[in-house]
Amino acid sequence: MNPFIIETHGLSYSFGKHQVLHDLELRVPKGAIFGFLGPNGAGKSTTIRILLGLLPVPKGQVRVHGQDLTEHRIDILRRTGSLIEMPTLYRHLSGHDNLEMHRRMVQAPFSRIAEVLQIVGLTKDAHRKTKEYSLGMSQRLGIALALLSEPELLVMDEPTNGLDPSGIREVRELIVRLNRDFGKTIFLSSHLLSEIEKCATEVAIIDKGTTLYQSSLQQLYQGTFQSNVLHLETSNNTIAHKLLTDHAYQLLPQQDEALAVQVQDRQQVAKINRFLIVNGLEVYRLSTHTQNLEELFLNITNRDSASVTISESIPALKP
Ligand SMILES: Nc1ncnc2c1ncn2[C@@H]1O[C@H](COP(=O)(O)OP(=O)(O)OP(=O)(O)O)[C@@H](O)[C@H]1O
Repeated sequence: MNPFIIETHGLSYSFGKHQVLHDLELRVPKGAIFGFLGPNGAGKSTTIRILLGLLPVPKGQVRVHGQDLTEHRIDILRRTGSLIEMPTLYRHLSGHDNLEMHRRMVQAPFSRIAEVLQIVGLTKDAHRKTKEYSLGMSQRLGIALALLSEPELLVMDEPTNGLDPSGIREVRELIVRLNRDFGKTIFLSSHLLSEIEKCATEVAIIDKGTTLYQSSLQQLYQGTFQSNVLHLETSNNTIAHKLLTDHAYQLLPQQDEALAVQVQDRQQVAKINRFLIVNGLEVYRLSTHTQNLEELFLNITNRDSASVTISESIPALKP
């Protein structure tokens, strides 16, 4: 059985002469909450618009639900719910009536309205006009609209954009529940790395239209991009920097006076200490620190992408 609900292989896309996706590789496992991360302009929205059939697939292969997107667009879209930033609601109508309008379009049974209201926690507010809804409630109604057709996959572009902290929490908890209790696979793009960190099971980091990294969140912390960082201050950080880079240590962008070096374990900390002392430097401070997702993200997107070998960790796409 194919374990992936979305697969892109060699996906490229240009707006006129401006190429924004370059051989993008993604594998979204069934049942995941997939965090799709990247700095501004990385190509996240373009990818999502392609996945939702809003832009054509000009080059490369995109499979969703195991089917080729170009050949089976309608069937794929029937099985995919989406929420692109804020939902378009009829503000003068109630939540229930917004759902009813959409239900007729997707030809879902009338009983589905009560079900989706229950899932998103809006049963009590169903008959209030949506202009009275908070942003968090509007967003949950947007998710209810996407759920009407009982999709297996939900694609959301920045669903917490513009929400206050309580709205962000409401939407995050709903995403986790949809995944855990209803088995939905969720593809989620966000700038809010801390949000992704709280709910995603798998992450992909893209930049300049190329996948830099994809793995489970757990592997991201433990794996290729070591999450332990050694901060150190010496009597001459310029010389220390040169010595360490000459000896193939990975220096990270500095946040203060101290140098930041990626380390694998405690033994390496002791080795660096000895190495600097032997080379005539005084070591004033040595402290280790575990990076959070935001730091890892900055770390990965600041690298020369040519030096990143992420695609090796992604299995090849079957024809
Ligand atoms: N309709 C368009 N016409 C021309 N260029 C576009 C169009 N839409 C997006 N772009 C360009 O494509 C690149 C990728 O944009 P995209 O919106 O996919 O990035 P993003 O990762 O979603 O960024 P953000 O997080 O800022 O939304 C950017 O350089 C953007 O300017």
